Amino acid sequence: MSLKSLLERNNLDFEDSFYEDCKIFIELLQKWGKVHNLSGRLSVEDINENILDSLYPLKFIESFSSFADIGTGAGYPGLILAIAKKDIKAFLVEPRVKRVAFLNFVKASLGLQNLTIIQKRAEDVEDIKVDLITSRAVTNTKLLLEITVNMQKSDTSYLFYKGSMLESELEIAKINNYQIVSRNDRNYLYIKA
Ligand SMILES: C[S@@+](CC[C@H](N)C(=O)[O-])C[C@H]1O[C@@H](n2cnc3c(N)ncnc32)[C@H](O)[C@@H]1O
Repeated sequence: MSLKSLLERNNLDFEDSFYEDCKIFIELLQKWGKVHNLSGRLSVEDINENILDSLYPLKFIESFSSFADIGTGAGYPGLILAIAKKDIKAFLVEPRVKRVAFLNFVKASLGLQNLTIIQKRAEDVEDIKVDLITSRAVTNTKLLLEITVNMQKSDTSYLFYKGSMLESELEIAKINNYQIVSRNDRNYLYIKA
């Protein structure tokens, strides 16, 4: 199934330019991924599924003007969100050199002016404040909230892409005012400001 069909089946609709950018992203990830071990799964089907996973929460989260993605790795979800939402200021926080080199290469190839890539660990970022903090497959909810404290404002929301171990994480993190949206074995944890 094409990426467009996959996203449309999930009621996600984007302009043609988004799909052109994704085509370039996929080609670059397949090329760089093999050489630099950027991402485990490099078939088009797996990458398309990761793109869907990155974008799915746009169906239910409130609008935002800026976001920081913690531990973007090869691009999920932050780079994909930045490609889909070019009017939003995007920060990708990733400490590993080869992953940052790849993200910078995609940024230059697609001319993504809304995107800033920060080669640091989240806990060392001091100079940005954002509306939304996202993260997938980096660490638990409690720790994510702690290591992003410098990026938080009074009205920052959080979107964490989680698997099945969410309940115990929520107890430990002691959070209120959240929403969980599930899709297959994925739980999207949305903590509203
Ligand atoms: C398992 S990968 C997940 C990558 C991507 N988010 C995904 O879902 O495919 C975890 C990433 O988090 C990064 N990372 C680990 N600790 C971090 C921290 N304290 N701050 C920012 N990034 C971190 C790692 O370098 C790695 O690229």
